Amino acid sequence: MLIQERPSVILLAKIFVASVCFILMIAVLWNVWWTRQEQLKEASAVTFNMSRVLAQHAEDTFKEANSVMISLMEILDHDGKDPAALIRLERLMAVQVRELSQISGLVIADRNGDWIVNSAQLPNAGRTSKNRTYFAFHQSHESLRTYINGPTTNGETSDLILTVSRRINLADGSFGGVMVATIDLKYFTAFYNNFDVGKDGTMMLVMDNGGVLIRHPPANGIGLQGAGTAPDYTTQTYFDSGQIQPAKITSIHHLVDFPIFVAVALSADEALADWKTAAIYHVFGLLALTSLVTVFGMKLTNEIRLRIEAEKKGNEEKLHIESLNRMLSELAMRDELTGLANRRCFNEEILKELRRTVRKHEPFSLIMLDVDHFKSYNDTYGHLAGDECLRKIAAAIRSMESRQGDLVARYGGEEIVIMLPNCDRENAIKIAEEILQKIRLLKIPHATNPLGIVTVSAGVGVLESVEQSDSPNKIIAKADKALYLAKSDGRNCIAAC
Ligand SMILES: Nc1nc2c(ncn2[C@@H]2O[C@H](COP(=O)(O)OP(=O)(O)OP(=O)(O)O)[C@@H](O)[C@H]2O)c(=O)[nH]1
Repeated sequence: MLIQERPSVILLAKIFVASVCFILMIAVLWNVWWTRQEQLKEASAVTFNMSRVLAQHAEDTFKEANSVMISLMEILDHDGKDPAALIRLERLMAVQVRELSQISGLVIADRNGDWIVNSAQLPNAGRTSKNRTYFAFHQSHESLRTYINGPTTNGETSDLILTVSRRINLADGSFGGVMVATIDLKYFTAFYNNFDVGKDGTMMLVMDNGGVLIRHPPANGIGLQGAGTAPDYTTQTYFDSGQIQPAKITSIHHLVDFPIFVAVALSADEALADWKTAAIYHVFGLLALTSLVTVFGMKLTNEIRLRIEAEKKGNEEKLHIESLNRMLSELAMRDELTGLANRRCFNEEILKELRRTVRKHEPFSLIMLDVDHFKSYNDTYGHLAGDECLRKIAAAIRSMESRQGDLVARYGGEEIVIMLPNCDRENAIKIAEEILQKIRLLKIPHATNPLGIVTVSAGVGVLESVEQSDSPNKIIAKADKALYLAKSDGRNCIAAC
């Protein structure tokens, strides 16, 4: 039973090891996946916050420029364009530019584009805005809304600038010129330099029509078509959100009062760089751990298998020894020549049966047989023939062991006893007669026996009701006495006591 159950222990051990490996694998892979999601979420939050901050910054900058222009246009409208008023206005413009770091210049041009005042207080004669995009825009658009454009080059300093401009109308509503504030690109880039977008990330200020005002750093161009060919601000490129690659983390924020939005894009690869390194360590750790558990598990199952085999072998040896012992004890109880129970066995069994019978007050009979003239048989046919004769007689009598407790045993020499518990005198004599007849029917030749064949004499000893005081010797003595009588009676007959 134990041996049959043990293979399931090996199976359980294997299932346990496999489960540990599986759980480890799931736990580590889940952790790797979860940290990746967290890293991406964090990067998304960063781009979101950055785009909000940049949008707020741009909004404030353009609003400041716009409100400065509105107040200057009010003054121009109120004071008129006489030279003294224009000189005062120009001085005010210069102060504004000095005080406001985001504004690098202020210019008012007439309906032909010719400058009439400028914050740099340069001679206006010969200076014009008529070739500028913003001038053409206001000339052709009646709207008084603020127009932002760029990047373009400052005609005086060659610096890159964005222009914030408004149309000036004459009293009749016709085009009367433009007011423009320039914002140096450096103002934005100085602010954008506070943010780290990595090697491939970018921050962009884009007009709703797709025109890119600023892309920073200029060489980075995530989500920008043709970015690789325009590593500076001099070429106008167009933003196409459809070009944002899936591997980028992006956020877009629109300005509230201007048709402009901010786009921030970070490289997912860069955002996940630390995660990748950690993931590699985790996966290698997992492999090492599962290998260790597997090796340990294999050793464990192997150990269990060896123990089971050893135990199985031990059990087999035990069974073998037990069967040998049984065989030995059987041999110790058997007579070698006839195969019948021997004297020792008979002594043990008769004691047991008498004890059993005494409790029930049953009768007990014992038949003692002795081969007639056996000495002369031996003398005539030889000792080996005598042995064979005894074997034949024993085989014939053994069939008489019909009931539980009956026992045929070789008592000694050519004497055989038949123990018959719970058998009364009448039945015992009947059995003895049957035996004698059986042996006669064997017709073993015996020249010196008056009948010419081997015969036996039987003495039947009977205890009618077994008493506590009755011993084996008592009934053996009775049978022996009866046998003596049978022999005296001429042999080949039965006597009972
Ligand atoms: N062949 C053989 N002979 C045995 C064996 N055991 C006893 N004998 C012989 O049996 C003979 C018994 O002879 P006795 O006891 O003198 O009696 P008997 O010749 O049988 O004469 P009665 O018993 O008076 O008929 C002896 O000669 C024993 O040697 C045995 O195992 N094998």
